[in-house]
Amino acid sequence: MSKLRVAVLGAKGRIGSEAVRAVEAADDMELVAALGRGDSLDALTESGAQVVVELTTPDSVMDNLDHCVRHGIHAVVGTTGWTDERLARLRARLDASPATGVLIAPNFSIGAVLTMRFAQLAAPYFESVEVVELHHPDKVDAPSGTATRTAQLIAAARADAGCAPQPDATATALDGARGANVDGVPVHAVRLRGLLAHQEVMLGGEGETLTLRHDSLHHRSFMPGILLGCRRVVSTPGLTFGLEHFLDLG
Ligand SMILES: NC(=O)C1=CN([C@@H]2O[C@H](COP(=O)(O)OP(=O)(O)OC[C@H]3O[C@@H](n4cnc5c(N)ncnc54)[C@H](OP(=O)(O)O)[C@@H]3O)[C@@H](O)[C@H]2O)C=CC1
Ligand SMILES: O=C(O)C1=N[C@H](C(=O)O)C[C@H](O)C1
Repeated sequence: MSKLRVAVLGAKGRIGSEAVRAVEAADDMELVAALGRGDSLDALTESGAQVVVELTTPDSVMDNLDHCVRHGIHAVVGTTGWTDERLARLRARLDASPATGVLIAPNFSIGAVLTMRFAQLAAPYFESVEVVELHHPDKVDAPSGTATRTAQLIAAARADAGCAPQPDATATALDGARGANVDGVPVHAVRLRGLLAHQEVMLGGEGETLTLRHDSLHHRSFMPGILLGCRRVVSTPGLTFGLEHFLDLG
């Protein structure tokens, strides 16, 4: 069977360099291009890439995806910074290239995906819920894509269940003291040398609390999800948001 031809964008970055190693080590894949900032995207078509793994920066990702979709190259995207406007622009591009698939995964690690699912399940049963994400201090965006997505999923689950808004008697506060408000869920971002990528979802009810915590301790934690994404995206046209859609979570 022929190998899947995979290119990595952001190949010198923290996660991109790990993705290069993972693709090289995968028996069913061939690394055909490893590009950094300033490299010509023409290398993607010249190398015959079928899938691009996009791990760059929020300011680069849209142009890179425009190029991929225009050339019918599937994409697996870990880069953050997704807004409704950006997603709408990408969907419009995909409408014009209906055979092309794009997976955007706020987090590729199985533990983080499960934490999001458990948080969705638990959120309607507790009066209060807050998200704390903790990352290395070289991260350029806050809150993390994972925390934003987690809060959105929690808020949707609570709205579906008809939950009341969370109690919060705060009358005076320093800017930022209560975190960012994502659909009514407070999200707090910590940046600390020594950390990589961590998240806690804290839920509270009368006389009890539940804490869901996930820790990515190495960039290897994201690799099985990236490789799965590459294998699945080639037969999944259109936009898929979240790795959970490629997992059998029931
Ligand atoms: N979904 C997930 O599971 C994960 C997602 N991420 C996300 O992935 C992204 C990258 O994170 P991280 O590796 O830590 O960041 P880094 O800054 O270490 O890596 C980004 C790399 O992309 C390069 N780059 C920037 N623009 C372009 C471009 N146009 N073409 C090619 N390369 C480009 C940068 O080059 P230069 O340094 O010259 O700017 C840099 O080498 C972030 O958005 C992060 O949040 C990270 C981990 C897991
Ligand atoms: O920048 C990182 O490191 C990470 N970014 C992603 C995010 O913003 O959620 C995924 C993971 O948290 C690591």
